[in-house]
Amino acid sequence: MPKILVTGGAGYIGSHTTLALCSRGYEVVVYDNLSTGRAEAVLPPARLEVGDLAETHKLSALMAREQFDGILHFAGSIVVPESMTNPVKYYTNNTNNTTNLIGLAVKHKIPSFIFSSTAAVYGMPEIVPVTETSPLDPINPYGRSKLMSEWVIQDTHAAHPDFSYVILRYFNVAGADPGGRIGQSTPKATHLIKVASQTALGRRDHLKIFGTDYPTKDGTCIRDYIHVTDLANAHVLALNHLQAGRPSGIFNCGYGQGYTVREIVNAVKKVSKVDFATQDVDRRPGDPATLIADPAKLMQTMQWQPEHDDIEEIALSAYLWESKL
Ligand SMILES: NC(=O)c1ccc[n+]([C@@H]2O[C@H](COP(=O)([O-])OP(=O)(O)OC[C@H]3O[C@@H](n4cnc5c(N)ncnc54)[C@H](O)[C@@H]3O)[C@@H](O)[C@H]2O)c1
Ligand SMILES: O=c1ccn([C@@H]2O[C@H](COP(=O)(O)OP(=O)(O)O[C@H]3O[C@H](CO)[C@@H](O)[C@H](O)[C@H]3O)[C@@H](O)[C@H]2O)c(=O)[nH]1
Repeated sequence: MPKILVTGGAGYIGSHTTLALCSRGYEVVVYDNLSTGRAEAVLPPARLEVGDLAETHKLSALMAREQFDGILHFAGSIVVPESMTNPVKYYTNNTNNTTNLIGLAVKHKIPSFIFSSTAAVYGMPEIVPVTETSPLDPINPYGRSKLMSEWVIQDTHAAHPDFSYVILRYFNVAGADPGGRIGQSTPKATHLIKVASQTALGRRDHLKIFGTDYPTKDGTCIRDYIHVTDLANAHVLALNHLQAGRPSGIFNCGYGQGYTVREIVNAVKKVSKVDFATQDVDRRPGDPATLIADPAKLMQTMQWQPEHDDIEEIALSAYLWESKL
């Protein structure tokens, strides 16, 4: 079976994708500096090599030794507000380190590259659902650091056609492994469903609702929440797609269905059976009112079919995982 390098595989989405790859017989080596990831999230038979993307000699030696068939690149810095106060961290870890990794992939002739991009590359879209050809206008350093990485990937493919890629633009990723083996463990996570689960468990006094005057049905922001296991499966399909020699491309990952912040809060209250406190506060800077994916390209090209697209299932799996932490 093919051997795959998964950078950031000790983190939230990378660990779920590693699980999906291993369950289909792929051999996986995770490369992670454990800055936000956890060694326990890398389940055997996947192997963990602790290292930083910036340690290019170490990474190059690993590639020479293991002879990978593909790279799934999750490692990066992901907190949007932090990217505004510390942009250099984001351009260094997301853009520079991705550029170096691509250079090594070309040098070691690793043919398939799958990249974790984000809906943040679209900024504040005027038209939703958002298709892959919607205008690209990121409004924060996080989104720009990812868009620049996309350009490096595309330019490298143009120069080296044997380097093929799939760029996956994730919308809001949530939930946990239905088997309860792994979940989102980042200690200071800011994501809505995780924060709501922590509040239901009494680990926070209340949940702040950022902005209630948006032009949406209840005044709160609308997002497209995708179950992490469905997203992990999209990565496996993307890898199969490239290994079958099919064309490189960019794909949105979401369900095409949006929920308001209040609807999410109510879903977490329902599954947890806890009527926790919320507080309406000002808008959070940089939040678009509505972000919904058009996933038709992913569904048609890769035959991707969501299996966990039920907001209460997503909320329950996140809550059950949180209660174990
Ligand atoms: N979570 C979301 O909703 C979301 C949405 C869109 C895109 N993404 C992207 O998906 C990817 C994974 O996100 P996640 O939510 O799993 O985050 P995460 O923080 O759980 O995972 C990131 C992993 O990368 C590792 N890492 C970071 N910098 C590294 C470096 N320099 N060298 C080696 N390892 C390093 C961390 O230790 C961690 O294990 C990121 O690239 C992120 O930008 C996430
Ligand atoms: O305590 C909270 C946390 C969030 N929100 C709101 O909930 C929505 C979702 O927020 P969050 O879960 O933080 O996700 P986003 O800001 O939408 O960003 C996520 O989704 C993007 C893609 O859509 C990715 O690029 C980012 O990496 C990822 O963090 C937003 O309207 C927030 O204002 C609250 O009201 N209270």
